[in-house]
Amino acid sequence: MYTIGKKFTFEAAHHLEGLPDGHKCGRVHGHSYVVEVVLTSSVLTGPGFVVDFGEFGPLRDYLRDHLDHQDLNDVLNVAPTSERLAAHIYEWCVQHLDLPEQVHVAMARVSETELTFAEYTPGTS
Ligand SMILES: Nc1nc2c(c(=O)[nH]1)N=C([C@H](O)[C@H](O)COP(=O)(O)OP(=O)(O)OP(=O)(O)O)CN2
Ligand SMILES: [Zn+2]
Repeated sequence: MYTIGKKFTFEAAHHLEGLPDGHKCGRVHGHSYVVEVVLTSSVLTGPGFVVDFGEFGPLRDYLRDHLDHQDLNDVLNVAPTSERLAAHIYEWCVQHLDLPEQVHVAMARVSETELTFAEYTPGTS
């Protein structure tokens, strides 16, 4: 199996509900988000690609146009935790990246800081 991935960054604000009183993440604050999406395929095409890295272009545009410098609480219809943002980006890729049949979106990872991350991978059941 071959694996490729691409990283993207965007800046956004959010706050999280349901935390204990005084939790710092209950207040509106911002992150320099890092997003990584991974594609897999058992075969290579063209010059030896899973797909051209350029096929990630629509995701770059989506992040720039819809998430960058936004309040994620206003943009997403779920609480903007790293986990839910990873799932949101995974589903967006499945629905919008124009990938060959043999290429699968394997994982989306979101980092709010250099020290943390959340990943979403599709369930197997
Ligand atoms: N499982 C998750 N836990 C937390 C999330 C999350 O998305 N998933 N998010 C937050 C907040 O967004 C917070 O802004 C980030 O928290 P944290 O990394 O703990 O903050 P710091 O970088 O300031 O880390 P310190 O170690 O406290 O300096 C919270 N938890
Ligand atoms: Zn946060």
